[in-house]
Parts: sequence; structure tokens; C-alpha cells
Amino acid sequence: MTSENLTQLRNRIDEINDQLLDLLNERTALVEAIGREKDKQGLKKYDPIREQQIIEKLREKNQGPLTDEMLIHVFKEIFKVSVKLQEEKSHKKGLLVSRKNKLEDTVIDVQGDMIGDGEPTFVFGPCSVESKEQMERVAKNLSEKGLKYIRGGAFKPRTSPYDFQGLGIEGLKMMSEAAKKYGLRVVSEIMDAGDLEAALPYVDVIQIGARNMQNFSLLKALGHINKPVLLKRGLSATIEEFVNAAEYIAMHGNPNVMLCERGIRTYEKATRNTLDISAVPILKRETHLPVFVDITHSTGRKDILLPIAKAALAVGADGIMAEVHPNPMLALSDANQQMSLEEFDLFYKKLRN
Ligand SMILES: O=C(O)C(=O)C[C@]1(C(=O)O)C=C[C@@H](O)C=C1
Repeated sequence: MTSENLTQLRNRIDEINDQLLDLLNERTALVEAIGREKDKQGLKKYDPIREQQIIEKLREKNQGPLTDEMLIHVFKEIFKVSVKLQEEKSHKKGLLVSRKNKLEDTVIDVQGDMIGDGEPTFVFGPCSVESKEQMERVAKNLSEKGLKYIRGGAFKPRTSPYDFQGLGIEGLKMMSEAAKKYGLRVVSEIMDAGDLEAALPYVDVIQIGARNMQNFSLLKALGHINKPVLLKRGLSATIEEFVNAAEYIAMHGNPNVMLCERGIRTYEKATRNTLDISAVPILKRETHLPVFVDITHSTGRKDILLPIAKAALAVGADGIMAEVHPNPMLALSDANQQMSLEEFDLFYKKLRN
């Protein structure tokens, strides 16, 4: 081969490279547009079926001298960089609830009390609202301790449909009455978007239970209200799924979301659920939202509530939730795991000292 010949061939290669570069850039712009569309639809970036279809079509058309093996190799590399680019673009944008989008902690104003401002928040009360007397006794006890919140379930998501299902709006009215008398704020679970409007006058923080963490129509509805939401982690939800559930609420217009780690399902039977203590610092690092720990549902046992509450605060939880009942043995739900008022007095004293 003369050197003149080599130069000519290389010149032709340079021309083709220029065309390839233009085509690759045109392709990359389309890959970016597809990535944005996938973000909107919540689809995964990597789509092996689509990649397989592309390769099959190209193999049918391939006239050589490029072998099928070389063709596949080249396109697999193209797909790899395409997926990487789509993922990078999507992460850069970040979720609304992500630290990447907002560096400072979200502090939530609940009727003048600030949650997430560095001072721990305590939310105590019975599993279920059962009577006026019960709520009166608990509210009085809480206010004597200088506490600011009361919790109680009026809409109960029970495993068995034959178990007590809660007093509904009547229950919320009872709790709200006791709360007003003692200057407390009400935290209570809503299970159905249809109950939101009726419940709002009686509730200061809407709790979404573990079983509804991925009830997307309910999450969307919460985006349209102007009350804070305490979102509990689903029974088997990953941290990523939990954060995305919070994003649903924020994305639909309500930025006042708090997260609550309440234990996850594992093979361990010594506790009702396994408290994922590492979720607390991870959620604090990855999101700017306040993080609570429900020490009652995560453990399901009263004898370790104190060390668990201390551990939660030590790893950065903004708040603690626990169940307290004037007469736990007669409680209509979760009788074994609620503290009596006497047990609660001791627990709280030790926690604060
Ligand atoms: O078609 C898509 O869904 C794309 O994102 C484009 C593309 C490609 O480069 O052709 C990139 C990544 C997917 O794994 C499949 C195909």
C-alpha cells in the first residue's frame, strides 16, 4: 500500500467519523428525550427488551463485513452509555424531598409548634380512640408533662375484618375535644381519601399508615391539602420506595411531609417488626424531611421501649411515637404493647433524664 493510498483511506475514515459523530449526537439527544419521558412515567431507564429488539432488527439488515458479534458489541456499548446518561440526568434533577434539591432541614409548623427544628417531638396516645373518658385521661397526663401532641386511631386498618375498626369521625371528635381542653395537637390516621374532608377539622397531622404507604390515589389527595402528613414506612418497603411515596405528596403540592420508621418485616420473631435503625440517618441524609420512629409498632413489646427510644434519638430522629392507654389490658386493639399511664410516667421520666 503506497503512503498516498493510506492517506486517502484515512481521509475517508475521518469523513465517516464526522458523520458517525453527528449521528451519535443526534441519537444521544433522542436518548435524553426518552429519558425525560421515562421520568414522567416513572419507568426504568434500562429496557433490555427494547435493546434486544433493536439488535435483532440490525442483525437482519447487517450485510457485513461487520460480524454479528462485532455489531452486538458496538451496540451494547451504545446502550450502556445511553442508560448511564439517562440516569445521570435524572439524578441531577433529584426528587423534591431530596437533600440534593434542598440542603436545609424542613421544619414543619403544626399550630405554632415546630417539628424538625432540633428539639425532639413526642407523639403519644392510645392505639385506638375508644371513649371520651379514655381520651380525657390520656390528654390530661400528656399536658401535665408539657407534651404537645396526642395520637389515637379512629380509622383502624386491622388485619382481621372482624376486629374493632375504630369509631370513625365520632372518635376524632372525642379526641379533638380532649386535645383542645389540654392544648394538644391531634395526630390521627386516615385510610381513605373520601374521609379527608370530614376529618380535617379535627386533625392537625394526618397519619398515613404502613399499609397505605403506596396507596397512590390517597398520597395524591394528601398533596392537595394544607395539613402536615406523617407518612409511615410500608411493612416491606425499601427506603427508596418510602422516599418515593413521600415524593408523591410533595409533588402534588404539599411539602409538609414527615417520615416515620416503624419497623420492617423480617424473619425475626423476638420483636413484632425489625426496627431499621439505620433508616433514620439514611433518611436524614437523603431527604430534608423530619424523621420519626414509632417505638411501639417496631418492637411490639414494652420492655425495650426506653433503650429503643434513646437509640432513635441518638441516631438523629426528630420525633418519637409510642402508644399509651389508661387500661391497656382492656384496650380494643394492641392490648399487649401499649404502656399504662404508670409505665408511661416512668418511661418518659427516664427518657428525658
Ligand atoms: O428506547 C429506550 O427506552 C431508550 O431509552 C433508548 C435506548 C437506546 O439507546 O436505544 C437506551 C436504553 C434502553 O435500555 C433501551 C434503548
